[in-house]
Amino acid sequence: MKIDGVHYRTIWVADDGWSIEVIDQTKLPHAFQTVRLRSADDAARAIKDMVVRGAPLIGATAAYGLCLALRDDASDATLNEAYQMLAATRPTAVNLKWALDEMVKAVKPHGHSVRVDAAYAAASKICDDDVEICRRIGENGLKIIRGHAEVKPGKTVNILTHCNAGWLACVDWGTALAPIYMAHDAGIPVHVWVDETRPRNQGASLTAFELGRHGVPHTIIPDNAGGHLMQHGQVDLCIVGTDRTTATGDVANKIGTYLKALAAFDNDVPFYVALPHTTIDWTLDDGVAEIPIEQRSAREVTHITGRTDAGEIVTVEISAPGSAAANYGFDVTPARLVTGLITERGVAAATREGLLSLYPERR
Ligand SMILES: CSC[C@@H](O)[C@@H](O)C(=O)COP(=O)(O)O
Repeated sequence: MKIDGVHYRTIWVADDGWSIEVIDQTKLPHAFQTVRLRSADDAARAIKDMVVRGAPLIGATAAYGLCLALRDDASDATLNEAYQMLAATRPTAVNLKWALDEMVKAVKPHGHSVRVDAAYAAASKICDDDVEICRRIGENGLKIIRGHAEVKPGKTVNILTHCNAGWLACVDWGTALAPIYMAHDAGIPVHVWVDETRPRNQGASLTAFELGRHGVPHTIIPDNAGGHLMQHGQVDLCIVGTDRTTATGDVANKIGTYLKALAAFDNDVPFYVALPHTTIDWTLDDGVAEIPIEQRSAREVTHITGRTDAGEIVTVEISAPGSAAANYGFDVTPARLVTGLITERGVAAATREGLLSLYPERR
């Protein structure tokens, strides 16, 4: 993604050749700032505090977190300790565990003297692969958007998305947003309904920022508006991301996704989920029962951060003082509500057979 003419990934090795630089997503859209991570603790804090977020980027950051740990001490004990600490940062996105496991596979066979180099090479590969995977997801999703454009020639294709599954959630491109960028670049008229995505407003702050920088027409809507828009024919399709997809096609994504899927089902609006293979948890069959759902601080519900007209960033309380608040980070959309899974290998039905047709090596 280009910001002020410069192409940025969301994570990279800094000029010193070892520390890791990331875009501070807690400051967007008001300020574009980067942050240096110099230790595994820094990486864990960045994930926990959502300086970086989005399933693929969480995985990439954890991978570099292991590199930073091994720089201090390349022993198995440090590797295990850093693995446990990073794995515990956020429970829902399975990409985190996937990336850490990939790192261990790449590092463990080596003697201590070459482990650091092996780790950086593996983390860099995770990032490069993610970019290519997201590009392919974009190409596969583009075909779906093109299909919608063909049945309404000259008219705008309206797409609803929830949370942020764009460039900022990955290393580049994004999952749900990649097809949209490609459609826009191909000259297909698209417009995106952007759910604001309470409580942290990743839609209003991050998705809208990304789409705006890329010149994609979009409108931020309150989370509850989607059903109304669907009833009035103003949504052609939904595309969202996912943090964990079961082998049977259930998808966990940002809280509120399930309600959008229900509304889409009721209104015959296709509901697609875009994902890299790293988001599939082949060990799970029942998403509602088995996917761990993160619960975050109630303060994210009771308080909100924004910029005043004077340009000051402030956090204010928005709820009745003293009331309890619950902050479930994700919900699970059952496979029966999902029209299709857009992956780097093609589009599959949200069923075990559908997924296995794309990933036959998992049979
Ligand atoms: C390609 S990112 C997919 C998901 O990680 C995304 O949709 C999402 O829900 C992100 O949640 P977040 O809590 O901001 O990390």
